[in-house]
Amino acid sequence: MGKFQVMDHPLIQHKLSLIRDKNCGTKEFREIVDEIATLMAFEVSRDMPLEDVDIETPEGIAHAKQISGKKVAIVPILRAGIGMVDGILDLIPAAKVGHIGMYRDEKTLEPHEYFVKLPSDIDQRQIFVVDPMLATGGSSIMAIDALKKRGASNIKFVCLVAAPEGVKALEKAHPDVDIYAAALDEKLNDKGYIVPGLGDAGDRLFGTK
Ligand SMILES: O=P(O)(O)OC[C@H]1O[C@H](OP(=O)(O)OP(=O)(O)O)[C@H](O)[C@@H]1O
Ligand SMILES: O=c1cc[nH]c(=O)[nH]1
Ligand SMILES: [Mg+2]
Repeated sequence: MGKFQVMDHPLIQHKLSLIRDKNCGTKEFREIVDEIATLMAFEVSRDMPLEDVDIETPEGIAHAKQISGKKVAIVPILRAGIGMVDGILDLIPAAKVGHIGMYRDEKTLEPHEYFVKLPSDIDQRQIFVVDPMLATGGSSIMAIDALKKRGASNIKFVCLVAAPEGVKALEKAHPDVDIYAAALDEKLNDKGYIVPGLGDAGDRLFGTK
């Protein structure tokens, strides 16, 4: 069973509080999501494999380490997932980036896929699927379905705010996927928004609505 981990680093918690504030404007919201994504990438990449390597330094030979194993792909769930990409690339600049477009039907909350573009070697990569919000789980479940259909298998899901319902649904649908969040909130309201949450992440990131 994949693990579910809430990252309690003080800087992540502090910055998340800033963007929860309804008075946090678009520019600041975007900047802080970027900062949180970098901090979360630091934690999520903690188990990346290393291999031994001998490096010639100006003073001798260093028996050193380098990242080994699978290369990384970041896959944002459009639109809001886009806001987390650059912050992760700051730490893992060689990562490739795929895109999966999804929107939730406002009435049924059903996810609808409208775009998929992935690196050709996605089946060989360690994949970080990123989306600020894990509400019913519909979007993340469908996005991971789309990845698995294309041969992907090493998948982690990284979000900022998760609802218990979404965690449960994602764990059930994809028990192999580790889930990382900056907060586990209380519940979903009747519109499928996370309470207390931070509102509509895509609209807050891109100033739409
Ligand atoms: O877990 P779920 O119930 O599927 O809800 C989570 C999804 O809802 C929001 O996307 P939205 O559909 O608002 O599109 P946007 O990202 O383009 O704003 C959010 O960005 C997640 O992708
Ligand atoms: O609270 C929520 C739930 C789904 N999508 C969002 O952007 N926010
Ligand atoms: Mg979205």
